[in-house]
Amino acid sequence: MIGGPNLEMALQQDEDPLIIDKLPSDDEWIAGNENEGETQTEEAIDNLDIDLFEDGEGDRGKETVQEDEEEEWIDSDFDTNSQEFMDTERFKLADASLSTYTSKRLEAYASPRKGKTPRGPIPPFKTLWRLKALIFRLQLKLKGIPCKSAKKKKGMTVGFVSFESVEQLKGALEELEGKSFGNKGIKVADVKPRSFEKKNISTMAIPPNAEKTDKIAISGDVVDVSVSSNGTQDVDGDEENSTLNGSASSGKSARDVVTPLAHMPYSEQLEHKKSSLMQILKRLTRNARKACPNGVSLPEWVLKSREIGGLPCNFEGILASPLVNGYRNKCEFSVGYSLQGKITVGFMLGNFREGVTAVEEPVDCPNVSTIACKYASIFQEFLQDSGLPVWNRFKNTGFWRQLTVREGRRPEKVADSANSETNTAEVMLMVQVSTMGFDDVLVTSEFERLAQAFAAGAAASSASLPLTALVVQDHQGISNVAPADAPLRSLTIPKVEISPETGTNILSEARIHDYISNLTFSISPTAFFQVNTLAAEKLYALAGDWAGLGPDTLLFDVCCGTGTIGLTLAHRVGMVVGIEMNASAVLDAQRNAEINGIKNCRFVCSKAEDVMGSLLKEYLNASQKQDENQNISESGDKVSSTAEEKDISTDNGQDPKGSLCHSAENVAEHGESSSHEVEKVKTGSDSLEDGKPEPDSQVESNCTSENGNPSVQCFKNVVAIVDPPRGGLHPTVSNTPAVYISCNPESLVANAIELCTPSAEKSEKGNNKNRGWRNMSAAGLARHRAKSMPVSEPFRPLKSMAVDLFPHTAHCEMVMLLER
Ligand SMILES: C[S@@+](CC[C@H](N)C(=O)[O-])C[C@H]1O[C@@H](n2cnc3c(N)ncnc32)[C@H](O)[C@@H]1O
Repeated sequence: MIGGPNLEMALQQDEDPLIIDKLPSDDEWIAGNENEGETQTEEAIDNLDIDLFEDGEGDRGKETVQEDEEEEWIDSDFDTNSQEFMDTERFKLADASLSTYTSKRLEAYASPRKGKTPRGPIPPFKTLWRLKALIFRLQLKLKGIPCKSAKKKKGMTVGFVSFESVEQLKGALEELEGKSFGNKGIKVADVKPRSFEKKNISTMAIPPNAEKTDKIAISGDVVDVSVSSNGTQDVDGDEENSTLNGSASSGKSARDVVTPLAHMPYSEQLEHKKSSLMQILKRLTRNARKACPNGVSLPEWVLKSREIGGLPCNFEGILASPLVNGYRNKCEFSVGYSLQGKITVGFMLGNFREGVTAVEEPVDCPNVSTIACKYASIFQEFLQDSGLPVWNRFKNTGFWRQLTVREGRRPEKVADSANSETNTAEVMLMVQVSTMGFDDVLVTSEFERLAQAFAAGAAASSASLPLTALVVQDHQGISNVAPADAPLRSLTIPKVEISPETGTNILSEARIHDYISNLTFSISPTAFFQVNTLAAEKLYALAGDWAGLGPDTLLFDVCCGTGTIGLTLAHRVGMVVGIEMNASAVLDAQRNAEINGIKNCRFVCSKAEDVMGSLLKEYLNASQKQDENQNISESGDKVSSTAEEKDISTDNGQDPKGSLCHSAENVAEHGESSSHEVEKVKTGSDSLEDGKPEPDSQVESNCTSENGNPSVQCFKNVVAIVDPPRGGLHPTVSNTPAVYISCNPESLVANAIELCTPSAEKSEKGNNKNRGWRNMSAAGLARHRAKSMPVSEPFRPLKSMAVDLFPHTAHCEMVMLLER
């Protein structure tokens, strides 16, 4: 349970601990509650999901903290508008703990350190941290106002607060009057309006500036408005009237927002990405140095980094995308209103959190295919006179939300041609709607009209557009990102066959196919598939080359999605075990193994962190059993102990001898065959959910040997290719040598810090203060992970390389080889 005795007392003393009489002064924050346990406080704050910056304890590097801080965001996830959230216990506890936390941290910073030079003035990041606290307090004071975030730019820290009314805003101004942080004044200014500006802004920025100032300047025509995360809503809350948008003031187009590098020649884009990635890699070295516990030698790779300009390992450059324009095989178009107030299907001009909701057509976005643009335009046309409303992001009401266009190419190699219309053989459309509260009859009739509109539009196109499947996803949530189990419904389109038994669509039609390394991949509506197929092929080949594969290799494809990595590399290894938490992706993977006649793959539906250890153990046991069998047959003696009794496995489930086996027995233990699972899908009725394995269940497709003999196969080495989602993965997943792939270099760096740094517990039991390295954007994530890292030998980064899967954008995939 979070919270110590004092915290409980505080809750008892005051029925509503959120109400504070006056904004505490800086000193009062520092005074805090002396007796509160630090860990509990940290936990409380962790649970609130606020990234707070710490005092740099354990900082052993030469770099200044500021260096790491310059581009940092503190994401305050308490920018929720809901009273519900404010009432949560964790919110209250975190609040009560905040002053203690500040106190402890500042105290720790100021206290003399044995054998070390005294610290200078509190570094600038303290200011950021305190600003966070100020916003937090202000939020509490004004009960329920949404506070956005604090950002540290060069020499300036800025926070944003939004208000529901002029009164609230005035109240905040009074509270802030004369307040300062240490020797820094607070400047209160009007936020440069970003959305529906001028007529309805009620936002201010509070930059506790490096320049000393206590000037308060706030202006703006504030009216009684409903709230958005940045005070950006129109008077009556009707989105369609609120067409003045921040993006208009900044003059940004959909092209600028979606493809910010499109103005550069492609070679320049690659150079640009290369140098940003090198900076990120250097940050890994710096932070790993800080993360290294006192008294523990720095890992050799950190020491050697000086020889390669601070890089953690060799960076071997960036591989270009074979296709630079129109490469996306999947586009998600938002439904909303344009700056001119027209119902539009396209891209949002900014972040909803920043109050931007205007949607513009995907004009001149070079990463989008012509087919995707055409379907967006057909849908937009349809929506102009639909009987159902488009989704309103402020009110969370409406019906039509999003269109996803997924394309499957022809099997031939098409790298030299950028014309998606001739390369695309199949198209799947998924329309996201929110049906709650709408009349079923009306909804059904609108769906019929929609299917007709798409079919007619596709046929009318100059080169008629493929239309393979049309699916509706029903999602009520606030963001358009629907959970994996959001209900799907397949709509009849002229080309879809009708099942003779059920009279409904054959569900297997709701999928398309694409081709990688001469293999066919079947893709269901919500399954992950790399958006740039040809560049993905390069990525997988690189990962395979670095993984050191051979016939004796057991390859773990961690976060395998539809099985693409494992299946394309299956012919180079003894066996592939794919792990994936999305049940329909696992079914796709099984189906893909079957379509391609690949038999040495097994797919497990679970969170990787939950099963990786046991899977390794399972293969170890098989190895042990085989050794025993060999002993029996060789000596004729009976072996008495079992593998478990001998406990040959290490804590992390690794094979101490580096040899693993897989037997037919393993296959039998794990049940159903892939074909059985695929059958389930085929016999499903109208719901695409049918045939899905239970979440977290161990649905697997197992194979034994190439010829199907129940022979035992031995593996001399085990390697993992880990391809996690943007946020990274629990680091304990990677116990084996790993090729780590990431579409988010920041999370790769966070994971690599955890994996490649010696554990504190090993030599400094109980020391949990060496977390200076967490001053990075993935800090919150890393903090959680660091706590649960087992004591183990750290990995070392051996080499890294990028593959550009996303030309014209700032993103790319990063590959890093980690070894022990
Ligand atoms: C970036 S995709 C990679 C998929 C696949 N490797 C590919 O290239 O197509 C990440 C995948 O990880 C899955 N995933 C996310 N968290 C996971 C976890 N904790 N354990 C297993 N799979 C996870 C997601 O469902 C998604 O399919």
